Amino acid sequence: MALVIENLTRRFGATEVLRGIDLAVADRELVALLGPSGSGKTTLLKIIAGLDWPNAGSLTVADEDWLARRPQTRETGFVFQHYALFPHMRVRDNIAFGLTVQPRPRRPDAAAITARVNELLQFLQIETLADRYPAELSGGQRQRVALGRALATSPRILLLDEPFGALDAQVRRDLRRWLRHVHEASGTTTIFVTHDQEEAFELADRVVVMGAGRIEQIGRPDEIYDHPASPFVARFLGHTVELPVTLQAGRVQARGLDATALPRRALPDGPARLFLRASDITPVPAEDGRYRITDLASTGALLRVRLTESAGVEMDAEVPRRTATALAVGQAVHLRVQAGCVFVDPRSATAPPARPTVPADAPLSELKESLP
Ligand SMILES: Nc1ncnc2c1ncn2[C@@H]1O[C@H](COP(=O)(O)OP(=O)(O)OP(=O)(O)O)[C@@H](O)[C@H]1O
Repeated sequence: MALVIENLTRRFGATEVLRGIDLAVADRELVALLGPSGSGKTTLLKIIAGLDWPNAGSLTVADEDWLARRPQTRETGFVFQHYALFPHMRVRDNIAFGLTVQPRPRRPDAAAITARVNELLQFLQIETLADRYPAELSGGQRQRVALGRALATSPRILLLDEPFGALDAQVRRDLRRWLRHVHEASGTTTIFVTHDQEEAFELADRVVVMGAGRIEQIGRPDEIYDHPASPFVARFLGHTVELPVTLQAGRVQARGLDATALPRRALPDGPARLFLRASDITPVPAEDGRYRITDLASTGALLRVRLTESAGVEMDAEVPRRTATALAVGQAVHLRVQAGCVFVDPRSATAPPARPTVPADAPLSELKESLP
């Protein structure tokens, strides 16, 4: 492992901003820290860089105690959202900066610095910008230069804090692809902070979802997308519809809901909550349908269907517009769900202890054994 964090905590006064973080990042891996504002992402990044210190816990890089190293010797490259390039220096001098200020024994000679800068300019596809000043660059170009500056000293770990946060959507998408390519070619172990789910999923080998100073889930993007580990992760990843349901023999049941497409869950019988994305719901016209269509709005490719339940609960479904010609305002429907995640209702936590669970993909015989 390139970097191992164990039980790291950080308090500011009485506020615990990091509450026991455990994280291992492999060599050459690109890991995204994803979470809402205030979840502790930047604090964690700063601790790795040596710009902040934990109250407890350990941080090692290649088995070496990294907290014992001074920030200047941590061999990290850092890019912030608003990374201030030196305005009076040309691009090539900005990139060279980290090398020129190295202590004399480690500092390369002038020719080696020029060669390294030229190599980076070419590698990052910014040769044509070499003699410009920062004021003559676009935001996206500035962040490419900032990355060049961070990479100049060949850091062991690259730390990026919302580096594309201030840029518009198209530039962000272009830079994401570029960064993925740069990462694959350079192989630098990289930790990337973002609160943008799409950015994290498109870029990262693994995503670390943070909430209120804790790691809620670590996994490959698809794993996290398909199997959120907690209601927090489900909500954060856009499961905006929450329905009270009943679990029986691993099946999700609720009036007006056809959930037979969902796999059986190895969860105890009783109340639970079903978390759905709008795109997981298909309204199916039915005379005795429990939901009524109260609005239809086209977003181009999709039709957004506003649904109201008899008890007043409202939700949106999204269906491909071309397949939804039979839907009309006022129609009664029931809901067919294609995907979703289920968590035992926390309000039932005071109920008798849950029976042992078995893996969700366990054979039926095993599942039955776990049920009464
Ligand atoms: N120096 C400090 N003194 C006091 N509180 C701080 C300090 N630095 C950070 N905090 C608090 O710690 C919490 C976590 O902040 P942090 O910047 O790590 O979160 P974040 O997940 O990176 O958020 P964002 O996405 O908004 O940057 C916040 O509530 C913040 O107010």
